[in-house]
Amino acid sequence: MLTARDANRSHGHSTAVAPVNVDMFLGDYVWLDLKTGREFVVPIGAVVKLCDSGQIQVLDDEGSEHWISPQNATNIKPMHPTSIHGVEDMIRLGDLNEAGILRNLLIRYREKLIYTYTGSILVAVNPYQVLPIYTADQIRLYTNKKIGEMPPHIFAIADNCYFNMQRNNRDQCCIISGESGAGKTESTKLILQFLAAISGQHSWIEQQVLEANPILEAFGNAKTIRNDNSSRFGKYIDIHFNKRGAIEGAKIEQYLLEKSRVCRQAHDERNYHIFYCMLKGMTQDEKKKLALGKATDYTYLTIGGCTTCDGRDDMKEYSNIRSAMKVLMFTDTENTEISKLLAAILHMGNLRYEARTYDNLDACEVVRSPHLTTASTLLEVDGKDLMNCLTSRTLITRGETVSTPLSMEQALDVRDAFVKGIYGRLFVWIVGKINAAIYKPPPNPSKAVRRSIGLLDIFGFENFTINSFEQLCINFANENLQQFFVRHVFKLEQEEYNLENINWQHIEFTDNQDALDMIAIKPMNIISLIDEESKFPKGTDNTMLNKLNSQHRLNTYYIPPKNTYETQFGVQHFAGVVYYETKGFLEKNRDTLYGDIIQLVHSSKNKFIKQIFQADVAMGAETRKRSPTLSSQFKRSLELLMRTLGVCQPFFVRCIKPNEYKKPMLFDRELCVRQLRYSGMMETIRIRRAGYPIRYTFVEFVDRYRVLMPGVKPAYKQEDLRGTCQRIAEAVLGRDDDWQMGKTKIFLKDHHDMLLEIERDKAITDKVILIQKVVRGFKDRSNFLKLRKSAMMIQKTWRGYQARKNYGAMRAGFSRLQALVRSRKLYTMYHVARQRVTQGLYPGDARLSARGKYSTLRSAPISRGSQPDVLEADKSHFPGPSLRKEMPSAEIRAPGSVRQMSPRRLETATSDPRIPSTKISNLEQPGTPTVHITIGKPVPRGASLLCETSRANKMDTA
Ligand SMILES: Nc1ncnc2c1ncn2[C@@H]1O[C@H](COP(=O)(O)OP(=O)(O)OP(=O)(O)O)[C@@H](O)[C@H]1O
Repeated sequence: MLTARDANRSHGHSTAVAPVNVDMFLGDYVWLDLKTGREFVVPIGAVVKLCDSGQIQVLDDEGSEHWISPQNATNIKPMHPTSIHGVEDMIRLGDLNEAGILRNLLIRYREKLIYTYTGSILVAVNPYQVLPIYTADQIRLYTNKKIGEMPPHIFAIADNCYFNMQRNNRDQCCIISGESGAGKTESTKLILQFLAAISGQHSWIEQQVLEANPILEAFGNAKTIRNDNSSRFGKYIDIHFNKRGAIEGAKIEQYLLEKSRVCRQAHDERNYHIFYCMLKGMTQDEKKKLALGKATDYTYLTIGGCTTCDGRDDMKEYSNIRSAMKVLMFTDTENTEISKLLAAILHMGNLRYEARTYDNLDACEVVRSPHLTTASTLLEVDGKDLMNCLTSRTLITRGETVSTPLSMEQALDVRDAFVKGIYGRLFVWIVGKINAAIYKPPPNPSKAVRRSIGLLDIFGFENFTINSFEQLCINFANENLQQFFVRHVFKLEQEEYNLENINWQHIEFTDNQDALDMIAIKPMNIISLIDEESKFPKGTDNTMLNKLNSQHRLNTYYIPPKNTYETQFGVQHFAGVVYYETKGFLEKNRDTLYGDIIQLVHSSKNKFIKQIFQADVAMGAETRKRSPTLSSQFKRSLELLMRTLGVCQPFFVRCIKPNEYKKPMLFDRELCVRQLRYSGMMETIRIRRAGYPIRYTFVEFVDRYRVLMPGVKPAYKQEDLRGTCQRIAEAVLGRDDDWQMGKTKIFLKDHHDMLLEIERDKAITDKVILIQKVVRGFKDRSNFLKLRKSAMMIQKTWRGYQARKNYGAMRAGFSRLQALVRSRKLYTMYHVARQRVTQGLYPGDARLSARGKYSTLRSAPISRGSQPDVLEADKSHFPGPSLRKEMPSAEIRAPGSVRQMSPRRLETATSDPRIPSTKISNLEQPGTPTVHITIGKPVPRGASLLCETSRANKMDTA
């Protein structure tokens, strides 16, 4: 998701090329242009690591650090936010250039996301490792989904092919292109796997269609330096479905098998798999019949210096091929015949030649060897005839037949041509045989109820150091496909724009029609000139080049040789300039066998070889002149293919090979840029972007973006959908920007979509925050209320309990106090009453009390005497004069203690254990001012002396 800052920065930078380093921040992503000047080097993504010291330090995608000085500030440019973490559909890339596309593929590749869309085109980067993304579960996940609903996947393309076919009742095709080793064949197989899985019942025919592959691969694939299982031919598999959508049959078309491989292989490459499989898989008995040995025994199998292939078990493959052949109805005889031809090829390759001179003419002889005999036996021709064919040639001049010897070089060429002729025709026959098994002609062609999905697995654009006739054919095919693509995209776009009343006049695109015209369409085109020269008896590669020059010199798509010595011409293809080396052009194009060879085949007793050479034999001696050239055959089959594709709804899969080492997780930037350029990907994206790549129906638009306009109701509640749509667009995008309203859809550019998405994101974020705020507030408030209620309940209960407990204690205390007070009162009353009874005293008698109250007790301050155990009291404190004279009894009272003494008895009156119980005597000391009380123990501080003076009172009152 974009951050606000990302979004802010993005607007200004989407196409900006400003040399900005002023506002570089740590962690910003930039494009670093190293300006190497190399053809396939594009700016690399980098992240700013340091930017405070005048210089900027960046770390690029490959992990290298660079210092950018202020003078080189133009080397870095800000990166669009869409390029930072990558997008699933590259149409959405803000930095829509090679660097942007490359980085997008790179960062996804590192996360093992090998598939990426460019609109409806799928880009597949070869992972070179088995990923767990092709399981039955994945098939289920991708079944019946719209493109874009699930992450990009080859299954999504297969699924759309299938359901589009069902829904629209239209044939579909899928064009899979890419370099050798990019993953075309794997992709084709995956699509087949998906289609077989979802089309239901696993029928016999379905099995046959799937089993065709191992046979085709055995005869048409080989180990090359670029791919251990490289298809050396192009193919178009048309899968037919019945009304119910079940596979009903298929038809395979093959293009341009690389026949030269049978005789020659580059270093570290092999011949076709079938040879090695056969030699490993056959029983000794079978091999003996064909006089076969080991792979290393055969020149044709060892030229590349490699007879095994890592990860391939030739023996096991052979049994797979044999069982596939059974499924596809190859008879045992046919199998034997095929093996015989293959063996004959190997034996012919082992023939040795010796140079000779006859009548001053260069000649040669085949050294007699078992190989020659075996070859002739296997081909069922006369050994001598075979030798003659391989060493001499018959010319018919003015009705006379003359035999001329062949030089050793020529003889080797003738042998190789024969061998290639056999293998090429065998391959065509095998494809025909497979088709015979899997192809069921429609029962009633006029009522074509069946539908088909075609898978085109074809070589991509090629540009090597030396390009020859094959590359011209391949690139011609790719020009055709590009034209088909451009047409398709534009036809569809224009149809839609017209339907929607959209003004589309200003959309420009690079049409490769002119280049195609020059190569193969207009009169005197390159292919026709080559053809003409091939048929011309005196035609040479040189005369052909001269004709090309004189005819096309002025054409902007043609690059003539710089001087008369140069033997190459260039063609400006849609994907770049390719120079073609003309040496060997005519021979390759003629692709014919000498009459002697055809004659030899004709003389053979082997029906099989005669069958595969049927067309040539029928033509007789005229073969060379009449047989169609390779380019014309190829052109015809391409035209047919284009016509087939033309009525289909197409899908495109562009396979990319990330490195030359067949290694996982290794991304060679330059290699990928080259492929992107050659696949026409840039052009493709440009075309898409020139129009209005983003389109929404009004319903979709309103429902998605109504959040940008407060108060807009959902689409189903709208009466004027178009108007609402327009109002939203005007408000967010502005009235004058380049977006358009169609009849049912709104058409937008990518940046509109991005702006809308950012605004939508912001609006939704605001709403989300609001909702969060309210919900959190509500949640917290109700939580608080709950807590408060609970706290109060606890407090209430606790306080109640506490108060009740206190009250009980207090009540008990008060009761005790009451009891005490009452008892004291009663006691006093009792005493008074008793005194009255015993002494006749009445309350009114005790008037001596200081405050008029009756009291028998008085306290007097005491002090310590000279001894610690002697207390002293001043008698002057005693009330009444008589009392001062005598004191009948006294009581020592510790603070707080209450103890009633019996009259006349002197003893300590305290409960304080510190004050011992003491009898006090010697109290009556008339005449002395103080009373001395000997206690016999130390007296605590604060103790007081109480004297009972009831007798004195009585005396007083008396
Ligand atoms: N989706 C994939 N998952 C795993 N490995 C793959 C995938 N696609 C390709 N490969 C690997 O890459 C190799 C080459 O792929 P493939 O044969 O499909 O290439 P190609 O484009 O058909 O090449 P050529 O044009 O030479 O036939 C395969 O053998 C396989 O090892």
